Amino acid sequence: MQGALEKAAILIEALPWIRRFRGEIVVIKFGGNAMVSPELQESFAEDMVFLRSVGVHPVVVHGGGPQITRALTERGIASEFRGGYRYTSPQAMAVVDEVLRTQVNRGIVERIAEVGGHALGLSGQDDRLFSGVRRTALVDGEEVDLGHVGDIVQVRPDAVRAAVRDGLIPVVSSISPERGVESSLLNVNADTAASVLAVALRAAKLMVLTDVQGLYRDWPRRDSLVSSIGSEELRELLPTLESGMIPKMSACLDAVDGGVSKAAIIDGRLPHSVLLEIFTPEGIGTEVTPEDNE
Ligand SMILES: Nc1ncnc2c1ncn2[C@@H]1O[C@H](COP(=O)(O)OP(=O)(O)O)[C@@H](O)[C@H]1O
Ligand SMILES: CC(=O)N[C@@H](CCC(=O)OP(=O)(O)O)C(=O)O
Repeated sequence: MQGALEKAAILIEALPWIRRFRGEIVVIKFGGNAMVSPELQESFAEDMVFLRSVGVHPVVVHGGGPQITRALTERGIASEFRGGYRYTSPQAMAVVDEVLRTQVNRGIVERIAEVGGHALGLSGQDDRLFSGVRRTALVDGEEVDLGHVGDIVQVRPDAVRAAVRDGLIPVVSSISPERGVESSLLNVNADTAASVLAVALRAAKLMVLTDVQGLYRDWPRRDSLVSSIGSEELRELLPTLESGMIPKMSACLDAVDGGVSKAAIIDGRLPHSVLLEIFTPEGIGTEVTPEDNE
């Protein structure tokens, strides 16, 4: 009996959060390091189907960094990161496109179907969803070339909205056509793509799954985990952060600056991390809010 009462209490605890997010779009970035085992892929797919079943509209944007690195190595292409972004030659771009669209995207769509959901795989090329321009990175104050790496400058979210209306879970690859350049593709950091899409969709929340508990103010000191940070404080902290965290925290900051009410970095190695973050009052990981909460 005690066990049954505890289960009821857990369900009731979720009620205000279900009401808060019902009918809203939530963008979830599923990082390559958070999809490392079949069990984690399955629990992620279950979370997406759960959200959809209680009336929340999940939109997935996925990464696949480790999977891309593996495929490039197999083809004898070395991976080099500059300021947190993969230097992407034309040859590497073809591999990035293939891995993200045919391997990672299809895998997530299939996992969702296996647990009873209906997902639609999309990429920036589909229905001109994204349009991008090339970007560089700053390394030690110097501007460096990144090849076929870009930022999204225009989003046409009609196809994503239509899928949501049809009860589907859109699963989006972070590839963008290059604006004004025929058949040229750009490799977009998936955190950045998720943020841009969240703003365009006026999402209620952006969640970024990764392989750490959250943002550490003084990385790698374990006692420096940040549970909540305001946008102004994050803006000041940003220049002090290291490689992988720069696009991630910039993505959260751009999302809240762009009108998304909340962004969160959560530990994707924890099964059902999305449900824990969205449906429990304390949440998990690091939450970014629009105002400075100091
Ligand atoms: N301040 C920080 N807080 C948390 N993680 C950090 C920090 N600085 C660097 N990192 C590193 O960033 C990594 C996450 O970035 P990344 O590997 O790009 O993730 P993903 O593949 O999920 O996009 C963590 O595993 C950690 O090693
Ligand atoms: C420009 C750039 O760096 N693009 C990323 C795109 C994939 C990604 O972001 O994957 P994760 O989220 O798993 O890291 C890359 O090539 O690795």
